[in-house]
Amino acid sequence: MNHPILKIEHLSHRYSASWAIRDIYLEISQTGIVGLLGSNGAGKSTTMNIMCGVLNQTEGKVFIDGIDLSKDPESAKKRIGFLPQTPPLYLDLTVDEYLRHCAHFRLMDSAIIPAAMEEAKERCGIAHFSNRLIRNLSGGYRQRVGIAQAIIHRPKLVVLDEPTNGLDPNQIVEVRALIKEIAKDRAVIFSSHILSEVQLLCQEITMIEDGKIVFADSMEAFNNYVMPHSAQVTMANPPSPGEFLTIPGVTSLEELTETTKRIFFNGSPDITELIIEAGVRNGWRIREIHLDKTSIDEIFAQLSNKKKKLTNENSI
Ligand SMILES: Nc1ncnc2c1ncn2[C@@H]1O[C@H](COP(=O)(O)OP(=O)(O)OP(=O)(O)O)[C@@H](O)[C@H]1O
Repeated sequence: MNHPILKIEHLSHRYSASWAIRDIYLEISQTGIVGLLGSNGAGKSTTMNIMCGVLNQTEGKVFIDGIDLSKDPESAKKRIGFLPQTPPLYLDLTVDEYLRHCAHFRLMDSAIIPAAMEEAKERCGIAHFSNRLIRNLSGGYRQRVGIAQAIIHRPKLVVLDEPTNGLDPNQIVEVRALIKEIAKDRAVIFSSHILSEVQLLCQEITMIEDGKIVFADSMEAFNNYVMPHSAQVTMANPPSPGEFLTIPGVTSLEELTETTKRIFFNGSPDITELIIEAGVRNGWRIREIHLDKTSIDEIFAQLSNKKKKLTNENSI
């Protein structure tokens, strides 16, 4: 029988008096990248630490490839690679010494360790630093070593907790490319508080806020949900309001100034093109079109309210 690579059911965790996460469900069945998006303190690290067996949950279940993590942690953990928020690096070891140590720690058969080390180093672009002390690597390369230790035992699931945090812009680009590369033949779940990063990398998105899931679906569904529904148009020769309503998809109009109008539309992706066409045809002399983007805070607020509404409706 084919089990999901990761299945989390009804997961809740309480640190002393307060709940950090409540009733989290998550399922990953295929290779590729899932993004766990949430602001600081939302509960991402808590969820990841539990799914990797580093923290024992207060309630709920975690299955890795069908294995109950709390019943058979040894077998389950062989199938997971984990890069915690603070990479567990030993700065006074060389890259090779460290990866060998990690391979033994993962209970790998000694005979296959040398080949596995070469493969992990190759994939992470650190083969030329085999004998360098980790202390003497840049932040970006240290992160690559952290990712190499997470894949050395060829796990089906790799969990990366904010892997681009604290890196400079070039290093961020490189680490993102590496995440894409390692997700070609395994499932990767990574956490981030940056929406654009999740949009760039992931096929699936799970959003967590105040310890609860507020959205979980494909990236495509999410992008449709947050697609702009209004735009500001500035023209030297604006038409009467009625003329705008003849553009397909435009539903209403707000007068901002004499020359700038906000138009509301039904989320059509080619709205800019339609406005420009109409403008050129009718001589509106368009100077600027600005799509109103929703900020991540607004999206979280909308989704949290929606979730609350749904919960209220369900409980009636
Ligand atoms: N060891 C702990 N003891 C008590 N409370 C904790 C502990 N670790 C986390 N928390 C609290 O649990 C909540 C969730 O924290 P968590 O670290 O999981 O969030 P996060 O989304 O990973 O945020 P960040 O990106 O800031 O790490 C927060 O309110 C945090 O203050």
